[in-house]
Amino acid sequence: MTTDPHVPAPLRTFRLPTAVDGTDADRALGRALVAAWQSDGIFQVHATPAQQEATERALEASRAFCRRPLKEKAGYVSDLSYSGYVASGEEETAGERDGSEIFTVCPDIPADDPRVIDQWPCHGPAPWPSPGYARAMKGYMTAVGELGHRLLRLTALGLGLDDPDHFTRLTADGWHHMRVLRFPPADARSERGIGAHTDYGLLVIAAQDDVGGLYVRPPVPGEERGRNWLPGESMAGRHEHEEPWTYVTPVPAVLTVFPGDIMQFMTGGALLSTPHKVRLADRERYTLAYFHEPAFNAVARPLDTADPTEYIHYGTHFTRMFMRCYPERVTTARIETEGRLKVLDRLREEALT
Ligand SMILES: O=C(O)CCC(=O)C(=O)O
Ligand SMILES: [Fe+2]
Repeated sequence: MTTDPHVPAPLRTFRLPTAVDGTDADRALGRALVAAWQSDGIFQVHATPAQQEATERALEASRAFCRRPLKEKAGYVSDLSYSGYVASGEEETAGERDGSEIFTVCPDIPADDPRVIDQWPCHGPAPWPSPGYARAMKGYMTAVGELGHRLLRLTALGLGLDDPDHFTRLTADGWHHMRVLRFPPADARSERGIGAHTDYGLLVIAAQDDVGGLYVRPPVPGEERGRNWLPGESMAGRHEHEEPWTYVTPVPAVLTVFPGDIMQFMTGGALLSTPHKVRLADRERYTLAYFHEPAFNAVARPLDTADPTEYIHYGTHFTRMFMRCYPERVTTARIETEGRLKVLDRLREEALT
């Protein structure tokens, strides 16, 4: 047996309107989305034919890239941006090596952009393997980004907020990024794909091929959830071996959606950042994990407090999470040796005034 025995649970699946205007139907749909997250931690949306084509193109580009020699792939890294290649076994969750092979796509910012010249951490061009790969990934991110925008408006309505743009106000020029993943087949040594973790932003929108291996942890009444954004409360590795975990059965032409850390922070835990993990299967598996995020300089605040000390400066959160995740990477080394955290401190001060 290379996968856990599981009883597939059918997830709730929604069809989204092409525009979210704040009608009664939008509010009712928003409430249903919120209720699905609160009971299951995840839901599915039907992909349109255009979204499905963009998904297929991105997965195909990923398959072609992953077949190239390791030596070549390992060259696609950048010391300015966390975009680029991560070999299988290079990334760890809670101190244990993950099996995933990854190409991370962060905002692709030209070298002559003022932010790059001013040494903003994490800002720089993406080290694309080819123009075709860049086109496929950018096309996919545009398609799901537009979906993320509508989902955030529905979420605001579903939470009963008057302003449907409560979240999208933060996401103009959002720091949306993506992990393009390949999982090798399980072998005698390991079935570990990625250890239990939460992701960092507002929404996680994911596509998977037909192989399967993703598990999510639904909200559990009475269970304390860490605030992953605080140094002492990392969710990495938490609950890994304790039930309940729901197997996410691969379904053709759907995208799965769950909340990330910033959504948990802003809603005071009304929506929890969904823990998830990946087990390896008996075949290789390809997925796309897209993260819909606030702008680098956005400041997120909880819905229910006027306390000015309660905030997350998104760029600081992103930079800290990536430095924690990739302590050995050239990008982290350059932030440290050039004192770029001081630039981040300055940006945060400016964003707060
Ligand atoms: O492969 C998947 O289904 C999920 C991947 C994931 O959790 C991640 O890249 O953060
Ligand atoms: Fe994840």
